[in-house]
Formats: sequence, structure tokens, C-alpha cells
Amino acid sequence: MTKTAIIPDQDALKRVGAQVRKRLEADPNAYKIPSDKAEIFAVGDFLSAEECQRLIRMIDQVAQPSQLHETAYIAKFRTSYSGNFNPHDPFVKMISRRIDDLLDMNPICGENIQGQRYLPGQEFKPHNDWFYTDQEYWKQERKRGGQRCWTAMAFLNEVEEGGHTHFVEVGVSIEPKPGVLLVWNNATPGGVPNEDTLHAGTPVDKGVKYVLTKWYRTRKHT
Ligand SMILES: O=C(O)CCC(=O)C(=O)O
Ligand SMILES: [Fe+2]
Repeated sequence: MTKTAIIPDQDALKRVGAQVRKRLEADPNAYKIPSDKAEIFAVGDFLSAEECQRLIRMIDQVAQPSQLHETAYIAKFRTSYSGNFNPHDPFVKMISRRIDDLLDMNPICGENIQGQRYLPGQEFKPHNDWFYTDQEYWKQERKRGGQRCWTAMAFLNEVEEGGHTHFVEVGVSIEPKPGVLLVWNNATPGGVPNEDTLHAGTPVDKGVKYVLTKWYRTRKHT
């Protein structure tokens, strides 16, 4: 007897994949990283130096109270500080909309933008941004917008040493450059969560690293 695996949100992943790909491929500012394993694009100067500074200050403000807490977390899976920006802040809204427009993504599918700060020694170990649909948490996430389709991540500063975004299976390691936005499809063109999007924020060896991340769902995020 043959068994056909059901891939949750496959049709939507396929459709949104095609929509965003079309937009990015037509954008002269979006550089496609050569790979047949995953669709990854880089957009230079997506954020101005002033915008990066302002976002860094916002991350520092929200990160302050958890500083003691976060040093105790070193050596775990995701050792950086992370927190949501205020989604009602006009400046955050403007940046968020600009990302929606760049990707031609429906704004209702976007999660709140997250800020992250990595101090020396901190990292985000290899992971996929898409959800494992055989896990307990999927029961919730399925109802909250479903599978994650695209990720947009911006580097906000120069890091003295380390802190790359390393796509382990694709074999590319991207060095933080302020204002650069990385965008990738978490699924294959056929709408299946793509194992080859496995990526890490490698340990910061020297300096501090600030990034923002916006994940998109295939359906309305709630
Ligand atoms: O900091 C990085 O380079 C990676 C961040 C990341 O993977 C994420 O926010 O999902
Ligand atoms: Fe990630």
C-alpha cells in the first residue's frame, strides 16, 4: 500500500513561494545567492545607517532588563537576547511595511519584527525557521497562521569577528554588513519545508551583533 504524506500548507507554500520569487527576481537590488538547494537573496542598503542606529538603540532599550538573565543562558541553543519591537511604533511599522513591499507579501501574514543582540560568545545554533509539524507546538501554530514561508533578516551593524549567518547545507556564510537584508524561502518551489535552509548565527568572537528578523506565515498570523 502506498502512503502519500500530507504536507500541511503545501499549496500555500508553493503559491507564496512563486509570488515572492517573482517579485525578487524582478528587483535589480536583490542579488540571488547561487545555489540549487535553497532560494536566498541579499538586498544591499535596505536600511540606511541612521535607521540601523535607531533600531540598535531600540534593541538595547528592551534588552537592558534581561542582561543578567541572558549571561546565564550562554551555551544554550539560542544564546542571544531576543525580543519583539513594539508593532505600534510608527517607525517599526514603516520598516515592517517596507519589508512587506519588497517581498510582495501580504502584511497580514507577517509576524511581529524581532530584534536580536549577540554578545561575545553568543550564537544561534543551526536550525530551520519552518515548524516541525509532527511536534506538539504545531497544534497551536497551525491555527495561528500555519507554516512559515519566507524569512527576512537585516544586519544592523558591523561585527568585529564572527557572527555570520551560515547556511550549513548550502555552504554559504554571510558576513554581517549594516543595512543588508537577507531573504530566504523556507520551502522548496514545490511547497515542502526545505531541510537545506538549515542555518546558524555563528558565535560572535569579538564585538556585538544586532539583527532584526521578520518571519512570514502562509496564512493570516494571529
Ligand atoms: O543571527 C543570525 O545570523 C541568524 C538569526 C536567525 O536565524 C533567526 O532569527 O531565525
Ligand atoms: Fe533562523
